Amino acid sequence: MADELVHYAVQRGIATITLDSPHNRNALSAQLRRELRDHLTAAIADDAVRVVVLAHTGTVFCAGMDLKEAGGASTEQQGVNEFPAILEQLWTSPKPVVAKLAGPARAGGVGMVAACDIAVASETATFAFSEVRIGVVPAVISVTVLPRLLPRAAHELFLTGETFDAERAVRIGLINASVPADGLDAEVDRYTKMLALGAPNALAATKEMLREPRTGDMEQDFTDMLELSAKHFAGEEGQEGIAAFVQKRKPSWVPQDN
Ligand SMILES: CC(C)(COP(=O)([O-])OP(=O)([O-])OC[C@H]1O[C@@H](n2cnc3c(N)ncnc32)[C@H](O)[C@@H]1OP(=O)([O-])[O-])[C@@H](O)C(=O)NCCC(=O)NCCSC(=O)C[C@@](C)(O)CC(=O)[O-]
Repeated sequence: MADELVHYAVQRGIATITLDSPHNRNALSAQLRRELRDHLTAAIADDAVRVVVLAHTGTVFCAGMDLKEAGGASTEQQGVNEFPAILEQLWTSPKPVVAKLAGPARAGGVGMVAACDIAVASETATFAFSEVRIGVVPAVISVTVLPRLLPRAAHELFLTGETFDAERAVRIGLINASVPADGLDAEVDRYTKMLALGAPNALAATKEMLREPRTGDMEQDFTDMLELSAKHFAGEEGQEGIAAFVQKRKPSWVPQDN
């Protein structure tokens, strides 16, 4: 059996999914995509998992689609058709997903970063939508990237394929924070601890709310949101959270050591 290219570990409610194919810079080969999908499915289904961290070994987070496998194959054969399922899992996961980048991301790799809720990178990480430079199009990833980027930035970065640094990635809203390499673990821990303070159903509903476009009819939007709000105030979590606040204690979903 081939060695695993993606590892999965759950500790104290945090599922860490680690891309481990450094020889090809964690490129999205068929095997890596299959394993990544399976681990995301497991994390999403496991009630004990509160937050997912997408991490990597080696110097590069992800170099995008595997170009050696893809070379000369049709879209169908190379499995690009399967990649949207991974982006969708990241985007719609009811648990918050944090991307942890100690190094660069390219093309499809940046699409995954954009699909995560939070992204933290070492300040030496770089990014590029390099697709046009190899004659392909950032089409699939545009679904997760465009809602994160201003149209100006998207036009410039998609069309030039230029490499940009972590500071610029923060400025344009592609990632949340860029930190010195030796501070990466601590910054990701800080985010996962904050995310574990949120109630699981409330987080899932908030993610869904952030994804759903409003109708554009303000009255209708307020009616819909009032309904959502009322449901959560009256729900088990809402009642527990409010009681915990009044009684000056931690709500039941907060880990004891948080
Ligand atoms: C990532 C850096 C900056 C690291 O830069 P580096 O650390 O200097 O590494 P390197 O460039 O020396 O590469 C090291 C090894 O990794 C391999 N490698 C590296 N990348 C890939 C890859 N993608 N697929 C397969 N193999 C790859 C590369 O071929 C080499 O293998 P070796 O020569 O030792 O046998 C650099 O390697 C690089 O620029 N890679 C190419 C990135 C790229 O152009 N990606 C485009 C992917 S297309 C895509 O994702 C399409 C999609 C999904 O967006 C379409 C859509 O949205 O519709």
